[in-house]
Amino acid sequence: MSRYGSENLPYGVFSRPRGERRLGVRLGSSVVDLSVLGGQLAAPSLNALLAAGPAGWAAARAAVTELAAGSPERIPLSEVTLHLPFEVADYTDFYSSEHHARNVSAILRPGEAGLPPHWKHLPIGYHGRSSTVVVSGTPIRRPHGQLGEGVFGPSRRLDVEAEVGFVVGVPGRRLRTTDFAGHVFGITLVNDWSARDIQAWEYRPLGPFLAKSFATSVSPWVVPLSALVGSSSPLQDPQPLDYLLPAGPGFDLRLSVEWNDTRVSAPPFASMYWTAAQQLAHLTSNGASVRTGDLFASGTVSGPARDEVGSFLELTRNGAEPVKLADGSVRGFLEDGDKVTISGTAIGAAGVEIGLGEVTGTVVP
Ligand SMILES: O=C(O)/C=C/C(=O)CC(=O)CC(=O)O
Ligand SMILES: [Ca+2]
Ligand SMILES: [Mg+2]
Repeated sequence: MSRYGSENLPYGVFSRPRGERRLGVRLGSSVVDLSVLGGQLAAPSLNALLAAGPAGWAAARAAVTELAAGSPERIPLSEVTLHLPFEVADYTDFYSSEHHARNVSAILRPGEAGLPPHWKHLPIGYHGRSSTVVVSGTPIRRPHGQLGEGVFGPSRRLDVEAEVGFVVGVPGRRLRTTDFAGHVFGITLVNDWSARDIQAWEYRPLGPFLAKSFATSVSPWVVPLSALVGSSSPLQDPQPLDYLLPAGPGFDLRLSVEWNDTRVSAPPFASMYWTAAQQLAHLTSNGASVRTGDLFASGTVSGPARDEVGSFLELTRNGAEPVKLADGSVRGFLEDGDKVTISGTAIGAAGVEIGLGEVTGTVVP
């Protein structure tokens, strides 16, 4: 059964050869043009719908569901180009997987393994670079940078990070965790490409800078929160401060990472420590605003097992334990020509399995 049936209907932006950009929803392996519905759905990007807020989102979903239930023209995905679905305002990346944080500490900082001391007190994050957020399929040019003392050149430790992105619809500041569903429209899969050699040399004390600013890929599909169902929130000890409570829902999303068509990992989003509602509350707790089109990513999704990690840094222990791909080749980090695809599924609000789209990228020299 299709994971893109009428209970899913993720939004995207497509064009046909020589045609203009239009909003569509994915139905099976085709796209349905939403411009016939007029209003915010006749726009060339999702931003107008994002800004409409929960009542507008519900009305749009009802109209789109009705359209899809008829026999709308289905344009095969093979006949369209998919674009960035919304204009990305600000981009923030969190660090909310305890397994990822522990793994990275053990690999990069063996002398200070374990969680950073404040990690369970606040959802750590950094502000990224929205202008280099690109849609799935965009080739990823290997970044250059300082790789150590006296060395400048192409990264030799190019990596991926499998993440879930949350798309802000309604602007706000000082948001409570309970404001989450009133401000966040939906989710999109994210690959936060990371150059580990550039990162290791530059990141102290201010965090990642050029190691992650060269490209961040997102799925062309935004799955509305209304297609998803929240799960119980994670157990948190110590109890977070009041402004981070209640924690808000977790989401039982299952990701999959393919390296040149070999599935190398299945990161479980349910294992995340901080929730997206807490991330949003924390992000705006100092008075900072969020805008329509803001994207905040969960942080690398890593589960407890080796085949559940969201980065190759973890999968290959910084290249020390290479993985064998289906074609017999062996990899520590990404080589030119390598392709990575992150996809995902969830049991949706209608009780059936839905697809969360996919984000793919090929490394070019
Ligand atoms: O622990 C570190 O020094 C670095 C961690 C990361 O690179 C992860 C990052 O970008 C945040 C995340 O995706 O969880
Ligand atoms: Ca990241
Ligand atoms: Mg990035």
